[in-house]
Amino acid sequence: MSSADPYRFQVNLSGMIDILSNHLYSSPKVFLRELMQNATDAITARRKLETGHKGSVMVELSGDGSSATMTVEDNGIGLTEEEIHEFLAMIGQSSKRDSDSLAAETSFIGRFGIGLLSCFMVSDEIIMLTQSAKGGPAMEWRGKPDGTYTIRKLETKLSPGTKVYLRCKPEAEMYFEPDEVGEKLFYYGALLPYPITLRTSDSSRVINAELPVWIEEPGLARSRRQEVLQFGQRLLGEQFGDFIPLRTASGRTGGIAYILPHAVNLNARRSNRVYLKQMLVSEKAENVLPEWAFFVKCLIWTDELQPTASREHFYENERLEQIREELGDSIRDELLRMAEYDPDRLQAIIRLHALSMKALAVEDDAFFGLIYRWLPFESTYGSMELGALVREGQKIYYTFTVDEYRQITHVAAAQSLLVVNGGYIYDGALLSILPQVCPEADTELLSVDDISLSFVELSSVERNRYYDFLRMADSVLQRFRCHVELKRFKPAELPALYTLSKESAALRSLEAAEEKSTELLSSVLKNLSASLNEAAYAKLYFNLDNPMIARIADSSDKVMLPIAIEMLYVNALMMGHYPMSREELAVLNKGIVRFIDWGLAKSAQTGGDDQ
Ligand SMILES: Nc1ncnc2c1ncn2[C@@H]1O[C@H](COP(=O)(O)OP(=O)(O)OP(=O)(O)O)[C@@H](O)[C@H]1O
Repeated sequence: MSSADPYRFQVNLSGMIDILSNHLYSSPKVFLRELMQNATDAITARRKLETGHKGSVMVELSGDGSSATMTVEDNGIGLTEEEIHEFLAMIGQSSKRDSDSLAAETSFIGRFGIGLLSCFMVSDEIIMLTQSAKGGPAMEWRGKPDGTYTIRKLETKLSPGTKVYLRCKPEAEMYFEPDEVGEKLFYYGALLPYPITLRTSDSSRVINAELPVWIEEPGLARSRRQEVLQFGQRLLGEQFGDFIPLRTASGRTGGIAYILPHAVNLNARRSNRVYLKQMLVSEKAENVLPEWAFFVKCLIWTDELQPTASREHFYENERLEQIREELGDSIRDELLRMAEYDPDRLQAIIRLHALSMKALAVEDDAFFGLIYRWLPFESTYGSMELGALVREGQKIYYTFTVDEYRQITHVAAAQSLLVVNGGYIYDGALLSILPQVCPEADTELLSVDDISLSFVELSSVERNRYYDFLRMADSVLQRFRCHVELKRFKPAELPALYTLSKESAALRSLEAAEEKSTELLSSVLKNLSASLNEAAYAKLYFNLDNPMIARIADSSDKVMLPIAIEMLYVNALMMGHYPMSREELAVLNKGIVRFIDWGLAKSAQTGGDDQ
């Protein structure tokens, strides 16, 4: 044989089934979804031939445990012998693709030609009896997971449709239990417009009662509050108290956004349920709503999105982008309406979901303008709504980081400065645009350096008096690259305030990284830190209004003074919530021990009555 001879790929079907079950599908239970989808598509195809045809699906269970069997029968289009050869004999071949592109829109849900294989996760054989509505004999197809199949013509004609027969394989018993099957049928098919009947040896019931009217016209949901809330609870398993109907302009996508009854984390996974052609295809669709809409859990129905093969996501294309925007607009418009006509309802939502509201406000000035007054912020006047902060009539200073806010907060509060913590996500950005949406608000970014402007300078007499103290303090903290200054400021209880310029903050984090890094990286970091200049010095302000500082500054104790200065330095770091370097921690530990020692010695001298 010459080296150019072509060979044909062989497909190891059992290997493929393993890939499907372990990597593509989230659980074997999805075989029921795939069967329901096929039945739905078959009914859609038949309705194209016979307008007005009434679809129905019958699921029948018999036997139990390892001898359980299931049949899923639809009265759809069925398959002719030729179609069986074309679509069932070749994996990846589907009768439902109008064009070659997998992402192109069709009136069907299926497109990949692999769904039926999922049945091998629960059964070692798939038997399909089918009668095409286009005529011809009834056919039987039997497929095995080893990739073999047989086809047989049946003697008698059947009524058009398809019946799939599965026999439970070991360890798949739970997927054949009547309760489990009933629950899953409702889960996947609650919105289907034709009846799904579940029949067991002793009962027969229609799983999906009448379709709610608000599925067609989501706006009607407003007047059927209880019904909509109960429907949400049954399908999503949570007790909701409020919802927002969703609808795109074309009317081809609609839904209900249930407002989560509890606060959610920004990173919580969005798990919206999306029904495609009224059949649940995706349980965890994350990309159908804008990022900011994480305060809702939605039921969405659409006939215009294209699912990926796993059905967990949808193709990210222009259509999806437009739908996402329009669904976002539905939510936003309702919130805006609430701001005007139902502020109590909106405030209840903001109380639970301030973060989500802030995320939207950052993107949308108009929305921010209407709701800013109810958004909570942390400030030196306590945790307050922005409207109340504006009503204070003062300039609103804000910081961009939590650290800065923490450093400033004591001093600012004592000086009755209104400072808002802009360090949490969205807060700084919102405060910077507040004057645009609320002209009477005056906001200004405050840096730690600015606050020192409110410090009172020493008199020249005082400067002379404390000159030596300052020189000695400066030299003690030289190794921490920190300059010392002596001022008077409020509150008097605060002995010292540590402040960092941008450069010194960068240097601190470089040094922290250096402590944890490898030798090579550490030398690179060393070079980097060497390149930072004088501005990289931090500042420690001692407060002469503080009685202890006043005493220390006057002290001539050459032994205790340097230790006291170092201790005040590490204490100021702690007050500002700065992580400490190894050397600073060592200073803290040594200092504590020396002070205890010193205290004990002093107490021994005075006979222990020194309180
Ligand atoms: N109940 C049914 N009635 C009629 N034809 C069916 C039925 N079930 C399966 N088929 C035929 O078998 C083909 C393969 O089905 P399968 O579920 O594997 O893939 P699909 O539905 O085309 O695509 P997908 O993998 O996206 O679900 C279908 O394209 C269809 O032609």
